[in-house]
Amino acid sequence: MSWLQLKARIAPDHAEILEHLLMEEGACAITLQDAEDQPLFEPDLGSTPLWSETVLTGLWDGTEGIEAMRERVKAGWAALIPDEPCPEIEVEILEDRDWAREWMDGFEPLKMGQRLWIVPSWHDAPEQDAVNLMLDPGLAFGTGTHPTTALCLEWLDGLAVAGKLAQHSVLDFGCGSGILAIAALKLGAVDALGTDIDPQALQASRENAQRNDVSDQLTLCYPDRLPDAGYQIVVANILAGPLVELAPQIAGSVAPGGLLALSGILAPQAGEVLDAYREAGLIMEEPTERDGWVRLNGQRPLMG
Ligand SMILES: C[S@@+](CC[C@H](N)C(=O)[O-])C[C@H]1O[C@@H](n2cnc3c(N)ncnc32)[C@H](O)[C@@H]1O
Repeated sequence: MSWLQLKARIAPDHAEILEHLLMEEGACAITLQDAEDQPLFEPDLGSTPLWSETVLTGLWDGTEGIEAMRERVKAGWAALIPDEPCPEIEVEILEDRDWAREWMDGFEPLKMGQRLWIVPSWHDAPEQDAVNLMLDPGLAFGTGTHPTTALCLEWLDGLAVAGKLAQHSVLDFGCGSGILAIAALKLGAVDALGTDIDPQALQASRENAQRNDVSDQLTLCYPDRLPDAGYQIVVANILAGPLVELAPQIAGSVAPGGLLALSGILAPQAGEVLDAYREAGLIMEEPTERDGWVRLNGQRPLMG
């Protein structure tokens, strides 16, 4: 059997309109993906979209009437938002293959540091007695494949190996899929709090915590509901702009003697983030770099 695929690059704000039009044409599946695996560097504080463009793909079984369908979608677009040009819609005929299998093959277990593995559900854990976090790609950011996440996971693993995580409380600021909070719990933290402005992130974190049997130890909330508390371990993988703006709040959540890791920072942005957190009272270390991204570590002094 052959399949028909329509694909368009579209601004995230307009993706829902095109999705609606393709549904009306009887698409049997519609997927939305970030056009780049590269977040916008400086979104406004409080704005959810991290990516500049979305790739929307619709799939039909059978290849009849392609051109007529494309014209109807364009007409539907013009009727709904006449001032906005309809995005270019690519048409492709796909010969039958095991698409699900091919998609899954793109995600392999990843080792982070010495003991931690991120394992998709369709794989066996490569090391049974390692710390295995079961996690599938989903709507929220955080599968471990991005260097910003990997830098934080390796930090958490290193803390656990050094005996600095067990029995501590962790704050995961910008939790996305919940990957960092859940990793911290599986590595021995006593409890964790994950916060994010995106409801899909809180939902994904909840589901991922359940799959990893750590729901009882993970609390989730929006940032405006964060308790006024100090944490021994704070991790925030958000992007440089929000990290600078949130410096008083994030630095303020590090307990005396507590440790902080900041990620989502491009190497040239490290200086301004370091300045903001030093000003907020933390002792900051030099950056750790991976593929142009850096992680910054800090500590709140015990006194003063
Ligand atoms: C790059 S993702 C990191 C996800 C995950 N922690 C990881 O390391 O892979 C950044 C997350 O921060 C969230 N975010 C952005 N601005 C925020 C803010 N001001 N407060 C809390 N979360 C925010 C986004 O919704 C997104 O889920």
